[in-house]
Amino acid sequence: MIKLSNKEITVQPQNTEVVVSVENVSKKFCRDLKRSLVYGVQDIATELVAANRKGDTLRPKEFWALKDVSFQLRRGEALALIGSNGAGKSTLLRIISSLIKPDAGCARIRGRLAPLIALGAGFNPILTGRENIYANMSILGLSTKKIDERLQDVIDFAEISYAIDAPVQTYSSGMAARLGFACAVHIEPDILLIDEVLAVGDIKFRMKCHRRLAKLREQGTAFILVSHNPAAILNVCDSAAYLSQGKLIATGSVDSVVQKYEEDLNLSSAEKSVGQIFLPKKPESESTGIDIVSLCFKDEQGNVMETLLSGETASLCVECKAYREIAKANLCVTVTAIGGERERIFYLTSGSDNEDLKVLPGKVELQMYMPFCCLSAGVYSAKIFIKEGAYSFDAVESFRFTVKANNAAHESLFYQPRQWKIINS
Ligand SMILES: Nc1ncnc2c1ncn2[C@@H]1O[C@H](COP(=O)(O)OP(=O)(O)OP(=O)(O)O)[C@@H](O)[C@H]1O
Repeated sequence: MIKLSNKEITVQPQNTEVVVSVENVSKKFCRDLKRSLVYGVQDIATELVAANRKGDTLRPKEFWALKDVSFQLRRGEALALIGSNGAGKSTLLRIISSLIKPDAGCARIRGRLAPLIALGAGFNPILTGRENIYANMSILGLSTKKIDERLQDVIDFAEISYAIDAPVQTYSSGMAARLGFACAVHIEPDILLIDEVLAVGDIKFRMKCHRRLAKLREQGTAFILVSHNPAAILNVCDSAAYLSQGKLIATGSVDSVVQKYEEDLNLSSAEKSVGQIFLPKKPESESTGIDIVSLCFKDEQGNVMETLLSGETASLCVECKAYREIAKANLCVTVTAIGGERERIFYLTSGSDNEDLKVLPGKVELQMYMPFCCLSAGVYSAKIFIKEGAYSFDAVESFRFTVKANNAAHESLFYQPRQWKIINS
C-alpha cells in the first residue's frame, strides 16, 4: 500500500515492510544568492546553539520547493513521480537520499538505497569507467570483493566494454547513464531512486532497463521513478504521484495521474465536452496569426465522435481562428499510446504529404481525414501543431482520445485493411 497525503492506493499487502516514509516534508529555497548564503549561515548558527529553527515560515525571497509532502513506499512497490520543471521532484529525491535536509518533516529509509539522481551521478570525470565502478559501488555499500565478483556483469550490462578503461569525461551522456544504471542495479538495492535516467539511451537499452527493473521488483526492490515526461513511465510503476509547485496534487493509478498532469499542463483552462475540447480564447494581440479553437474527431456525417473505432473512417478536425492569410499551413500530428512504453505511434504532417493548406482570415477548420483508423484499441494522446516552414503558430500538447475495436481486432497491433476472397477452380 502506498499512502500519499491521506489517500491510499492498495498495491501490496498492508503488512509489507515500509522502506521509505516521507512525513510532512517541506523544503524552502531562496533564489537570491547573497540572501541564501546569509540564511545558510544563520541556520547553521541556530542549529549550533540548539535553538529551534523556524522551519515553517518563509523569510524574504524564500519560496517552498516542497510543502507538506507525505507518502510511504513499501517493499517491492514502484511509484512514478511526475510534474513539470521545477515542481520539486529532484528536491524530494535529494531529501530521501539525505543529500539535503528538509526544513520541516522527515524522510526515513530502511535498507540500502541507490540514488540515480543525475546522469552519471557520483562519477569522477577523470577516472576511468572501471575505476568509477569501484568508487560508485563502494559508496553505495558494496565490498571490494563483491564489486570484483560483479564487475563483469556491470560492464556487460552497460555495454561499454570498449570504453571501460577510458576516462568518464570522454563518455557520451548516454554511456554515462548506462554505466550509472548498471552500477545501481548491480548493488541490488532495497530502494532505487531514478531521476530521468531512463529517458536517455536508445530504445533497446531502455527496454533492457525496464526488464531489469521488473526483475528487481520481483526480488523486493522498491523504487521511485521521476519524470517530467510521462511518456517514459511506465509499465513498470503501479502508481504515480503528481507534484506541482512543491505540493502533491494527485495520486493514484499511473493512468489517472498522468491524465490529470497532462490536463493541467496543456489544457488547464480548456473546456471539454464529450469527444471535443475547446481551448481558451486568446485576444488578437497574443495571437501568432492562427489560434486553435477546438479539437475533435468527426465521422463522415460531421458528427463529433466520442471514441474512434479501429478500421472506421474518422477525421481529426482542428477548428481555428486565423487573423491573416497563411499560404502554406502545415498541420502536424503526433500520436503516442498512453500506458505501456508510450512510444510514438505516428507523426504525420500535411507538409510532408505535399499538401499545402491555404488558410484565409476568419474561422477555418484544418482536417486530417483517415479513411481507416489504423490504431488498435487503447488510449492515445495526440500532439497537434500548425506550422509554416519552421515557424510554429499554435499547438496543443495533448489531446486524449480512445479507440475501440471489435472482435478479433483486439488481438492485433494495428488495423490492417483487408478483403477476403476465395478462388475455387
Ligand atoms: N539549491 C537551490 N537553490 C535555490 N532554488 C533551488 C535549489 N534547488 C532547487 N531549487 C528550486 O526549487 C524548485 C524545485 O526544483 P527541483 O529541481 O526539485 O524541480 P524538478 O521538479 O526536479 O524540476 P525538473 O523536472 O526541471 O528537474 C525549482 O524552482 C528550483 O529552481
